[in-house]
Amino acid sequence: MALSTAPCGDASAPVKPTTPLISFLQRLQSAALSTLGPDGFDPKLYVDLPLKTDLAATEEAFARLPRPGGVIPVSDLDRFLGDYFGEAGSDLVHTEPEDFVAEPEGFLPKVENPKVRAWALEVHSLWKNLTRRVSDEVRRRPERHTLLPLPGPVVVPGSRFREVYYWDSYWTIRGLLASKMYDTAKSIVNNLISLIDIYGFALNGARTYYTNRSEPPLLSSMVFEIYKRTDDLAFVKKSLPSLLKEHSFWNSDIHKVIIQDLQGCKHSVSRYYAMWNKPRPETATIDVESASKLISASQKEIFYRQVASTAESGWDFSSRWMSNSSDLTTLATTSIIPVDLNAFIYKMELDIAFLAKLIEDNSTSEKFLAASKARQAAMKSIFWNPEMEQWLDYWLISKSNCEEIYKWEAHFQNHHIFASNFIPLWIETNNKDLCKDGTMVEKVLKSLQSSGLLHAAGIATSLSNTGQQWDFPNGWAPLQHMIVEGLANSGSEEAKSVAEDIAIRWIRTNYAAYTKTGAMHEKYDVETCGKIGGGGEYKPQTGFGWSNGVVLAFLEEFGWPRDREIDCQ
Ligand SMILES: OC[C@H]1O[C@H](O[C@H]2O[C@H](CO)[C@@H](O)[C@H](O)[C@H]2O)[C@H](O)[C@@H](O)[C@@H]1O
Repeated sequence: MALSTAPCGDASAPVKPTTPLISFLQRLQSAALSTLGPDGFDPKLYVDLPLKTDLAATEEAFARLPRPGGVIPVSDLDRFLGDYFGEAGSDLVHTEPEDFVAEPEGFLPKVENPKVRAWALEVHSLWKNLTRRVSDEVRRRPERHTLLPLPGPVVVPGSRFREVYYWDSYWTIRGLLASKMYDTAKSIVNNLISLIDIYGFALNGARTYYTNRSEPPLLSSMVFEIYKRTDDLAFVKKSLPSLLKEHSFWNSDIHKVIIQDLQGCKHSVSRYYAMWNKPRPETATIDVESASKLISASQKEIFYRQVASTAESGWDFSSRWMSNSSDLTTLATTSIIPVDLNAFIYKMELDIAFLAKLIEDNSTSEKFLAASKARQAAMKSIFWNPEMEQWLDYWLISKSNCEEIYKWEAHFQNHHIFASNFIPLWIETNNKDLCKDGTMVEKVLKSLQSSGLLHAAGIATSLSNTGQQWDFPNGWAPLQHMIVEGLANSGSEEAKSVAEDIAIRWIRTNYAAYTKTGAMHEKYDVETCGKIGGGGEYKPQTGFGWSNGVVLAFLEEFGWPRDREIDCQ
């Protein structure tokens, strides 16, 4: 039996074109690696460099550089970089968000402890460091930049992530809403809408090298949360057409798969599938190295597609997507129907139904309510596992690679435990359907408690320590937030108290790491309070958009009493 990599094989799957600038910057990246060696080398830096002059002149100067033994000397490379490029990130200009105030009225009213309040205000003030606007030069000469000219102010995750990221933006917005920065939150959504207008979907990030894939689709959730705080119907009206476009992107062509369940019902579900089969430009030197053990060009192309599709999942990389967790070349993401992606699309359908109704577009509302019911049925038939009492990813395993309809078989559910197995809680409890069945919440809660995922400093991503960043012992802010919010909204007092306990542990670890290092981090090690995460293909990053957002959202929801200790216990 074979893993299915595309409805009719990867060879026929689409590939988006690249640009001459990206191709050149990739050559520069590879030359820089030869000059500088792998220690501390970050390939992304090179594809983020803005050109000072035209590409043709830059390429000519690059060709003229001396290369004794095939390698450009450090001093020549440095001079060339200084003469022909601006600093990476200089095409985004720091800008003070207009709606920022040092202590907004009504800020985190339930945070009574003075130490925690002072820290929360520092985290709040980090929005000033992370807010930027695209420089006029990018608009004037877009061909000299890999940065995309987004119209409004942007909030970036931080450090090497110098540009906007799609799913990160949801938790950034949750934090901005706690910070009462409604205009900045709306600007983030308007920027994403501008990308959907141009490309038909929200890109992984706002760079030309991210135009071949998306990221977990949370735009409807962003619009929904902003509406809840602002009652802005004009904003809803403006956003709705883009939400419809995005829904069709995830439910057509390569992203769509039909699975027939044991009762003979057919379910339309979605998967990650990048439109790319070459090394990712931002990590090309690493991807080429990872692919080096593969022999044929077509094996390499299939591997590169899996790598890019995994980046589309936001979980790059994780044993979740590999058939052998110690071998990255066994990534099989396009053959997996992910439980969280389908939960996000289920939520998108509920959100669209709700938002369309607000603006009296009743036919769209009814259509999406029906779509949400169909997805809810799929969540139950395809992903729910009654023995484990969790939702599991489903692997497409078939006799041929060209099935039009896959027949569901129980043993194709992935029985390994990942935090994603609990993400449907977030949607089901918001939808209140799960809450109607009190015993269901209890079952999922017990399953989470005995899963091995709960640790001293939060929820682990998985149980396998593979060295990949989306595996044990790393904990990520978005995963903590969705599971905690799902438990907290479930209507069960016990689930609510578990949610609060996880949130407290997460806040403490963020606080301890901040006090030690002076920064908020991209990921944390859930085994030890105050320890930052590691692993993966780049150095741990600081800043950090979604971590700041989740801390502020947790403090807003649960508060912090005067007499509760903030230090690690
Ligand atoms: O450069 C390597 C990869 O970096 C990104 O992924 C990680 O950071 C993103 C920003 O915080 C986050 O959205 C993602 O979940 C992380 O795994 C990027 O999104 C990848 O496409 C890229 O290849």
